[in-house]
Formats: sequence, structure tokens, C-alpha cells
Amino acid sequence: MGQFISSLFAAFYTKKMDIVLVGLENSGKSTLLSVLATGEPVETVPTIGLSVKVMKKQGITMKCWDIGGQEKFRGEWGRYTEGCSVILFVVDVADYEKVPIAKKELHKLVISAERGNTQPIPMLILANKIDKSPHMAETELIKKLALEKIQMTPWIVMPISAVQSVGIENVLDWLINQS
Ligand SMILES: Nc1nc2c(ncn2[C@@H]2O[C@H](COP(=O)(O)OP(=O)(O)OP(=O)(O)O)[C@@H](O)[C@H]2O)c(=O)[nH]1
Ligand SMILES: [Mg+2]
Repeated sequence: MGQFISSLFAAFYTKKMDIVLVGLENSGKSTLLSVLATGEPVETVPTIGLSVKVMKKQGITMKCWDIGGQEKFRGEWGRYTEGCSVILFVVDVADYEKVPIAKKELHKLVISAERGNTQPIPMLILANKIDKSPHMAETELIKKLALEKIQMTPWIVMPISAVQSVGIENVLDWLINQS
């Protein structure tokens, strides 16, 4: 009985978060998720549709929705942001060619998330692959993504390297602060 009550108590009082990971294909979402969950990058294959991973950090159960970034999957991004806790938008900062597409998709997603939710959902923009050279600096990325145009959604940019585990602690701290 005691066990039952404590399980019930845990079910009610455990903090839970739904984290939606989006960004163009090859930006590093699945690699980042592996590093966040286990501390180690893994060899990835392109995500087909989506993959879900649950991780527990400081007593918070984080359910991560890692959605494929290929063009055919991008139409689904908005649907997953409905009712989610936070959005992680991953950008490959070494890919100068694709950043205009990332900008277009990011703004489409912000419009859709602002329409589909009563409260704006905080967005963490991850400037990934800072280990590569050359790569866009944070201010350049902010300009190229036209982030100043975002009005309701709170956003922040963090430079990271998922494969080299750089900046990952900051990502985890941010997530924990949003719970
Ligand atoms: N140099 C470098 N390569 C990275 C980094 N993060 C990921 N990669 C590489 O980028 C490639 C794509 O990584 P994924 O994590 O599969 O990308 P994704 O965003 O999940 O791609 P989709 O599932 O197709 O949307 C892999 O070869 C990774 O090893 C990074 O920080 N630096
Ligand atoms: Mg993937």
C-alpha cells in the first residue's frame, strides 16, 4: 500500500517536460539528443519521421521529440509544438548555403506555434558545429535568421558543438530552468 501511495505521489509530483527538437536535416539534432541523454555522441542516420527519447535530469522527466529535418517532414513540425514545453531549433552554423532555408522554416514554425498555443513557447536556438571552420558567429546568425523580427516567442541563442560536447551543460541548465 505504501509503495502504491508513493508511486501515485511520484506520478503527480514528478516534473515533466515535452521538448521538441527541430531544424534542417544534418543540423545535428539526433547527435545533440544523444549527448544530452548519455553524454556521448553516437553515429546517426537521418531521422525518418520522428524518434522519441525520454531522459531524467535532476528529477525532471524530459520527453524529447526528435523530428526529421528533411523537407518532407517539415510540415509536421508545427503539429508537435502544440502543448510542448520548449522548442530546440538546431542550426548548422557552418552551412552558409542552407541558413536562408533555416530562417524561412524557423519563422514558419514561430508563426504556427504562436497560433497553436495560448502561451508563447520558449525557443532555444542552438548554433551547432562551432568546431567547424569557418562558421557563423552568434551575431551573424541572429542577423541571418532575422531573429529580431520575432515578437512574442522568447528566444535565446547558444553556441554548441554536439560532437565535441561543447556548451551542453548550458543547454541542460536552460532546460532545467524552464521546467
Ligand atoms: N563537425 C560536427 N559535426 C556534427 C556536429 N553535430 C552533428 N554533426 C554531424 O552532422 C551529421 C548529422 O547529424 P544528425 O544528428 O544525424 O542530424 P539531424 O539534424 O538529426 O538530421 P535529420 O535527422 O536528417 O534531420 C552527422 O554526421 C553528425 O556527426 C557537430 O557539433 N560538429
Ligand atoms: Mg536526426
